[in-house]
Amino acid sequence: MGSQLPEAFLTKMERMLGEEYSAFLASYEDTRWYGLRINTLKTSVEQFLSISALPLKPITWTPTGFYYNEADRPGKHPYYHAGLYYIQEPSAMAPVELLDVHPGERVLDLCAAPGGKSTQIAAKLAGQGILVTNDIHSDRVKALVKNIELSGVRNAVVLNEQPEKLQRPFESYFDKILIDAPCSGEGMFRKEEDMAKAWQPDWVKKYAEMQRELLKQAAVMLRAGGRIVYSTCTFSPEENEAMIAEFLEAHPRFKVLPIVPEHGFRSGVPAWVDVTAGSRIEEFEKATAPHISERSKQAVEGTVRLWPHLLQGEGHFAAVLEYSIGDEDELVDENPMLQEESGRFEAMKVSKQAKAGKQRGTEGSRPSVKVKGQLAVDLQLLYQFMAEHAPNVAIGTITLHGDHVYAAPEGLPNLNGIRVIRPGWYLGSFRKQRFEPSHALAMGLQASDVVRTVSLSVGDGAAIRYLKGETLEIPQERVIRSHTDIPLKGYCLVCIDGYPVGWGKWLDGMLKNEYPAGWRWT
Ligand SMILES: C[S@@+](CC[C@H](N)C(=O)[O-])C[C@H]1O[C@@H](n2cnc3c(N)ncnc32)[C@H](O)[C@@H]1O
Repeated sequence: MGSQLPEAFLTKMERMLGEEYSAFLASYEDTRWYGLRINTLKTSVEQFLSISALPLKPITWTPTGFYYNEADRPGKHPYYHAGLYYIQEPSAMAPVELLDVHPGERVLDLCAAPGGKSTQIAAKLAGQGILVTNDIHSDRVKALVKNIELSGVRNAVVLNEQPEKLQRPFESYFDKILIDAPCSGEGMFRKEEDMAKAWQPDWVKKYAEMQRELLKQAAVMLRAGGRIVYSTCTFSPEENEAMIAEFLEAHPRFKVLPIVPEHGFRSGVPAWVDVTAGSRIEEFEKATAPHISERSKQAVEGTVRLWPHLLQGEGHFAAVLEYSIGDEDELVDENPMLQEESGRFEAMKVSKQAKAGKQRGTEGSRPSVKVKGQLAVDLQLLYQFMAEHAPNVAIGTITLHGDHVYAAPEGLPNLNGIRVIRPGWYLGSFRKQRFEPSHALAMGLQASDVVRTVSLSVGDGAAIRYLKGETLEIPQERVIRSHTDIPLKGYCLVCIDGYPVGWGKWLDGMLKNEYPAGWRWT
């Protein structure tokens, strides 16, 4: 496809890459790489590999990532519907590895739709802590919500808001922030040919303006000692090295944590901070570029570029930025992808951690209730449903939006005035004096959480028929109950090879299908 690439783009890349340009251009004649990431909220890597028939090859920079063959179409498999993996471009799996997320942390994914990196963060949080996942475009947030639910994430809050409005409620709130920035997308031309056709040289300047704002806004929301990962899928230095150097210049308490250039990653290029590689916008950028110190310029050597001619993935850029606290007490950072700088990383002070912990509050196991909108709802219906169907599942803080009920993660600030699409795990809704469990509730549960399951297997046609929305004939001996006292009739968690895919309602040998219309196998 090299011949279909925009002329101005090729000129720019030739100037940037010099001798390497021919290898770069040749990579456009190769096929693209396909990746999937195993969802460890649902299964382990070992377990998945033992049940999956797909020939998979590990992606070296992500322990849960694997290459697959395009012809195998894993998106068309019942395990996909069970949320056992997410289909994700291999290079796109790198930024979350660099974010170094741990269970219990507060993490923001600022530009999150359709949710590839959010679901990866959620797996690393392992159900503990908070994931705030946001995207400015309401149509794209729908896909984000679906992927969060499919992946069985219980501790995510989904927002559809302008980042500047998030600064007030979330000031100094997050431990980790991912800015997977909107960008000119030059690294995706092999994957998305339409993007190559649409590309214009002035996109670089347009996106650089957005990225500058996003970085500034994210810095306000990070706690001291916290970390931002900034990533793009473009090659233009204005959106990469130059953007980071400019940020460092304006934010002296931030520093770049150098990334080890392994797995075929290549270090960022300080010389490109001066944007000498630009095409038509070059003169404009030069005229307005702020003064950048030698220190900030050199720091970008610790960022990385993922080049399509040097590894098996598309073009990306990533930088790890740490907000230094400037105190003596240090913790050693254990992320092996990061190099040590002067022996040790500067890290968070224990007293500050303790303070942060205090702010987080512990409300105990008794659910508290926040009511927004309609008040007259009998929460007893929810508690009764949970007691009868999933008695050991803790649902924490209950939030009501109209008839819809959510379990919100603990320790959220007041989000009045913020466009909240999902204030937490969507449990279900109240209809005609009944509680109706949601699909998200089913996907967030495990088979062992519930008292009644129907077990299908991947080789059995009934699994696909369930996913198509059909009513199934299920004899009573196939309804598995945790105890013989449990009645046969009622909601069953339908599982494929032990992994939940949705609800069904069993009565007299028939399983009424509760699989949502918008999710069905077509
Ligand atoms: C590169 S994509 C994100 C991909 C996503 N991180 C993933 O892994 O699936 C960039 C996203 O930024 C969103 N976006 C653009 N401008 C934004 C802004 N000012 N604030 C928040 N999101 C924005 C776009 O709607 C788009 O979904």
